[in-house]
Amino acid sequence: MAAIAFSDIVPAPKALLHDHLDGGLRPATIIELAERVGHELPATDPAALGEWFVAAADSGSLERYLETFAHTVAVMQTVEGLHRVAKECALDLAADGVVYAEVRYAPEQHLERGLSLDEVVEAVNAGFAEGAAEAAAQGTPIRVGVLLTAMRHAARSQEIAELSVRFRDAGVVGFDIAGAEAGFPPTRHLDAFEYLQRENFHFTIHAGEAFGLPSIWQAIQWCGADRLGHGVRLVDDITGTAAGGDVVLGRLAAYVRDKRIPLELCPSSNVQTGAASSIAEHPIGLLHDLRFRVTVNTDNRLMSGTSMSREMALLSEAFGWGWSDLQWLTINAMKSAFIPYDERLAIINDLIKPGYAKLMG
Ligand SMILES: O=c1[nH]cnc2c1ncn2[C@@H]1O[C@H](CO)[C@@H](O)[C@H]1O
Ligand SMILES: [Zn+2]
Repeated sequence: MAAIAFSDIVPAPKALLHDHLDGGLRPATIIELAERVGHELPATDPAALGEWFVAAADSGSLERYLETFAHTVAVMQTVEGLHRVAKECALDLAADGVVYAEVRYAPEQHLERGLSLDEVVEAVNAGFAEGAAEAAAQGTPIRVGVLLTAMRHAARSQEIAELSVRFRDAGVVGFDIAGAEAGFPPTRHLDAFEYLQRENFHFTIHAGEAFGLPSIWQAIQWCGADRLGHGVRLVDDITGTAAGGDVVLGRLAAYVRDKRIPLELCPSSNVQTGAASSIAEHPIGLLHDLRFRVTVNTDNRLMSGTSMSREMALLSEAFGWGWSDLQWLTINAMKSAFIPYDERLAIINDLIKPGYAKLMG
């Protein structure tokens, strides 16, 4: 079957669970904001700056990939900068046909110019609200839920978990930890996760991206993660995948599949950090065939020069996936979202299913 073209995927309703606010800025916005705060950039032309981010992130290592965030975080230190970046994020996702998005960022990284944690969250929430209202007026409605991230090398996870719960009725729908994975296991933040469980709150954990099975196992069995950020190395617990081999799931992989634990897979990002060697060889193909709860995500649109529609087009081309696969991925994401069950169902039944029914003719 012919691959579905990018331009045909854009109008399809899509759901996104893993997108970093500080990884999705418009290059032109970075340049304008950097001038205002006196931050020096590696390029001052929008196209060249966009190319710089993709090339620098194309490093083969998560640690070097993460270094590029210094230039986005630097321009997100004021109410004005945070508000604008959040507003444009909602507009850009909506223009790409994303109807539901969970966008994450680490408030502790935005305190360099004197803002408090609460002021950071308020500025971002206001930006998302304005962007969503503008998108709706333009005929491309989007719902944005916020995830607050704590940096795994730092020691503020309890504080950020409490911040998340404080804003749970004001746009924040979940919590996450991110940053360099090797050397910083999820159990370092066990207190925060146990607190969140006692609060009946939701969280995902970046695990199984730059480090393997122990990180995934801890995230699920020690910390109680609802979802796995990436989780791609789970394939290390699946054997016999070469042609003709009998596929055998190890205990952890079987548990993840049986419990329908969602995998927030981010194909292009994984190729850049070396977690996968190419899109065609990305474990998402196998995980899809084995019917794990697979979702497709952008991770960092700026660093990967990508969008939800582009990720789906790449997968359609690499694996021959058609509309029913794209619908399956979208419904998987929506089922795994952190908003209430009735609201998830409404988006599935009122937007996603009718949208794909129309596309499938
Ligand atoms: O794929 C990833 N793996 C781990 N950490 C990440 C990834 N993408 C971004 N960040 C980290 O999350 C912070 C908050 O958004 C970013 O500043 C970056 O350091
Ligand atoms: Zn991520």
